Amino acid sequence: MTSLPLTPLLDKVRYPADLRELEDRDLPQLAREVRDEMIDAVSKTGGHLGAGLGVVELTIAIHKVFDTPNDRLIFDVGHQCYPHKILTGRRDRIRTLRQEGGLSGFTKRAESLYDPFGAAHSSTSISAGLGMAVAADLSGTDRKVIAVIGDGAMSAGMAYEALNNAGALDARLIVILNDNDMSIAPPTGAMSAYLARLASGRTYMGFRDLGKKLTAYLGKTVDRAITRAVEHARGYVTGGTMFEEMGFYHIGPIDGHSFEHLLPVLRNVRDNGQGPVLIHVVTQKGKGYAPAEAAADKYHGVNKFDVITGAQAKAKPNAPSYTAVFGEALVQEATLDEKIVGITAAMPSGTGLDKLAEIFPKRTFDVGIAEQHAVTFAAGLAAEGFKPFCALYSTFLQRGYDQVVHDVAIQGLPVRFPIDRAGFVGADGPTHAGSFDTGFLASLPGFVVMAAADEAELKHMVRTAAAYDAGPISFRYPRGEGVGVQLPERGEILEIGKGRVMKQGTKVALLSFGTRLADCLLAAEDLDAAGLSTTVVDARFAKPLDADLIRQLARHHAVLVTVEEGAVGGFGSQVVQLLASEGLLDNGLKFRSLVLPDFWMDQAKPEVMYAKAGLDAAGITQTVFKALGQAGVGVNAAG
Ligand SMILES: Cc1ncc(C[n+]2csc(CCOP(=O)(O)OP(=O)(O)O)c2C)c(N)n1
Ligand SMILES: CC(=O)[C@@H](O)[C@H](O)COP(=O)(O)O
Ligand SMILES: [Mg+2]
Repeated sequence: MTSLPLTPLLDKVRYPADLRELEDRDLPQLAREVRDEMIDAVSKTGGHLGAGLGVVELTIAIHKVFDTPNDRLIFDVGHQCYPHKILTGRRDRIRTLRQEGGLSGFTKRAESLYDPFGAAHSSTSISAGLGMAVAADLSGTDRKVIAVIGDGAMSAGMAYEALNNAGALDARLIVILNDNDMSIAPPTGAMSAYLARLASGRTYMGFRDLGKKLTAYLGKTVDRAITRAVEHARGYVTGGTMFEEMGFYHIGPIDGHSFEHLLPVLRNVRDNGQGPVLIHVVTQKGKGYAPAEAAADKYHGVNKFDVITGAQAKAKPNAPSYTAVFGEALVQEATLDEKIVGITAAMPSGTGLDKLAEIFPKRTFDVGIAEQHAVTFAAGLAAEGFKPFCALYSTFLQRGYDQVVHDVAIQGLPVRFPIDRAGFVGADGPTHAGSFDTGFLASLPGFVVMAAADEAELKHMVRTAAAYDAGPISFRYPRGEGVGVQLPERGEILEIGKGRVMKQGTKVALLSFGTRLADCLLAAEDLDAAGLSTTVVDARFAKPLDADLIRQLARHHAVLVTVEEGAVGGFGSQVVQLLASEGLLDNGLKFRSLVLPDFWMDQAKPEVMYAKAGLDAAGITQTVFKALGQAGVGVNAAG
């Protein structure tokens, strides 16, 4: 058994009120103990490590200075909130982070009063904070609202929409820009370069001007400590910055690891001034843990690891991941077709597009956390005859939906959408589950919507998408490993709108869309063994449907079950629409549609989530037995 870190001071702090009892001089020790606690916890659970390590001092300083939870503290994305959880009554459960029944890996309203706003998708904090600041104003309270947003998150359009609005409303909102010069990958874009220039000091004001400016903003009561703090940090209140032009009072950059600098600035901002203020804080991702500080990704997201060496546990994979297969297949196609380009919204390694970037850097675009822009940027490329692969996670594509409709689909532009993380994603929970893409894409006229049943199918779909130029086309695939099928040398071009029969039976038809196919095949074994001869079909397409094949299934089977890892409104809904409109439900066919359940499923191991959703072999088999009014459990259904 490994021993827990020694944390005598932290042991006295359950809530921020306890922290506020400490002397300022105790805080560096508290920070060391919070770091040790967090490193130990994440070494056992895995999770987002680097971002939290970088905000330990900032989190402590905010709770020390502000009256949380009455004052509202919002973390953008929320992946950096582990120190906050440790300090806000959740330390006793910190080793359950991201586990089934445990703490969420993000801020979550249902979990704590100290999480006034839930997050996991980025760049929402300034908007939410502004809403809360205006609400405070309207309610006549003097509650403070603090939004902590990273430099990566600051690349999204929503952040600017909020800054723009806040400046105009002159609301009392405190934005803390946590600038660690990192997103998941190194940040890209002009804004990132601008922040780097600010942090390097080239636009700083002189000390005398600083004094004048602070007095002008904070009033005559301005604490001398604040001017000393920013001076010592080599940071000065900047003049004429973009943030000031937008109506914010801008302080910084200051050293986000120094309590001497953080506390006076926060106290002065708390007690003085009016209107929105932006404090630019410079931090280091992974701070205080050598392996994280040295890692290229600053240990953004890690598996369980050995605290001494930093070595992460890696189970030996049984098959390549879908992401890797996609990345390699895209490189293969791009090598043969120079019109192919790749687009990622700040997720080069997560989407596998880093492979394309290695070989074709000029044809690969990391646009930052900017999914809306990514989609319309791809549309522009497609309008000029290029073949853009706009590779997004299903959950993040949601943010670009109007762009998909208005800028791609209505104009019939051949943008290719590889959709990763389709379905359950395990530890990241409901905010990251890819639930809705089939529904929101298959309802769009002219869209081709595919799902890969295994990694070989994924290769076929990459090639099919590359070859298809008649309009938008998407293909979805899940997080994690493939099923271990033999991969073809190169993908084939699939016939649009044609499914494939995997196994022919006579009584029951299982019509699968995506990687639930493997469980359909297992369920079919059990059903066959129970005397229910079962057909299994891989639909491949939710749009256009293979209408002839579906008609055959409906006419020649007693039970037809659709199976997909997506919410209601997706593949099954397309199928039932076809059946209903052609009267194929009128003759006694028992039709059932298995989809994700109608609740937000918390994090757990994917197998557990499938079972809860009734989307594993057992759930499929049971659905058939129930439809036929029979009871029965098969071998594959037992688990
Ligand atoms: C809309 C959206 N797109 C992509 C992501 C994936 N993502 C999570 S954290 C992150 C990087 C955030 O960088 P930053 O805000 O600077 O925080 P840091 O990790 O550096 O502390 C990205 C791209 C997301 N959560 N939300
Ligand atoms: C916080 C966030 O949005 C990402 O870090 C996400 O957790 C990555 O997920 P994957 O591990 O599936 O790439
Ligand atoms: Mg960052």
